[in-house]
Amino acid sequence: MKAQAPKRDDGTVRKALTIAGSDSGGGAGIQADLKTFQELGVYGMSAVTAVTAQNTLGVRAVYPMTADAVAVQLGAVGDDLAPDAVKTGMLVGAPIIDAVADQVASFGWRNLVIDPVMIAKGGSELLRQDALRSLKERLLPLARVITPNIPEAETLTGMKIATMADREKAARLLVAMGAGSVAIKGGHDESTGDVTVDLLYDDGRFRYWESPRVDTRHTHGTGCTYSAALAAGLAAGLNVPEAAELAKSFIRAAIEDSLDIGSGHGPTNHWAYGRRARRLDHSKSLH
Ligand SMILES: Nc1ncnc2c1ncn2[C@@H]1O[C@H](COP(=O)(O)OP(=O)(O)OP(=O)(O)O)[C@@H](O)[C@H]1O
Ligand SMILES: Cc1ncc(CO)c(N)n1
Repeated sequence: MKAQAPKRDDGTVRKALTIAGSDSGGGAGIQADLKTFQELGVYGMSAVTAVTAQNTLGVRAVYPMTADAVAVQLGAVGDDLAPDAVKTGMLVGAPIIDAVADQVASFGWRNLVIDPVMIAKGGSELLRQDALRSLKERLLPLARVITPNIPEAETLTGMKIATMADREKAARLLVAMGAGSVAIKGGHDESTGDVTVDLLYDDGRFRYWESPRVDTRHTHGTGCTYSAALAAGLAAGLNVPEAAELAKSFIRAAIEDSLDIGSGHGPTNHWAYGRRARRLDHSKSLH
């Protein structure tokens, strides 16, 4: 018998599109997103914004696409393949952001997850600083969910975030700036000690997801993977809190079972969530 892609009740395949940079090392960017979509049973599509030469030790070079090349990729997908959710990652600069905002608006893509990627772990710039205004004014108001880490939330809001109350204030500000919902991830928040806490502000309500902080340097691509899982959840028809719950479970498993490959910051394990679910299923079938 042929293996079947998961289908919706109405018989259609769920599809998600990532608009991001290519990571030759396979742990972040387009590669992380497509692996995550695939693991969550969602058909993955991509529009490449830049080719990066990187590995677990860092970014060696960045080759941006033109804004036109990004717009044409989005047009090809949008004219034919109607994504159920779209996520953005590395967007390079204002011309690509403007092209993405134009296409998202003209296709009416509502399930937009913006991961406002700015700087890679080793410090390489993935978004030019003069692009901040376009990101805030053109793209952010189109977001169903925006998923900054703490430094990104600080840059977007212009406020310092030291406490959970600061984080809540920043989330309210981002909604006031036009985002639908805001997930501020807690990987960079040392104040929570041996747990990491992700915050979601959705529909006027705060929710928090806590998990043990894993003592590992293999966290390359955690942000990309989290936002891709959130987008896959929306593509599958989950609401925002349900999709955020899925994203936290997916990234938790991927970090806890991270892959010790390469000699720097290794990638997370995109198989881990599915393998755990299959083990649970198997043990249920034994009882
Ligand atoms: N050491 C850790 N142990 C457990 N969970 C973690 C750890 N580091 C990050 N996370 C989780 O990973 C997700 C991404 O968080 P983080 O704040 O690190 O994003 P990011 O900085 O955008 O990622 P990236 O480093 O890929 O840019 C969140 O769900 C966060 O809670
Ligand atoms: C292409 C790409 N996107 C995002 C990140 C951030 O993790 C990265 N290192 N590379």
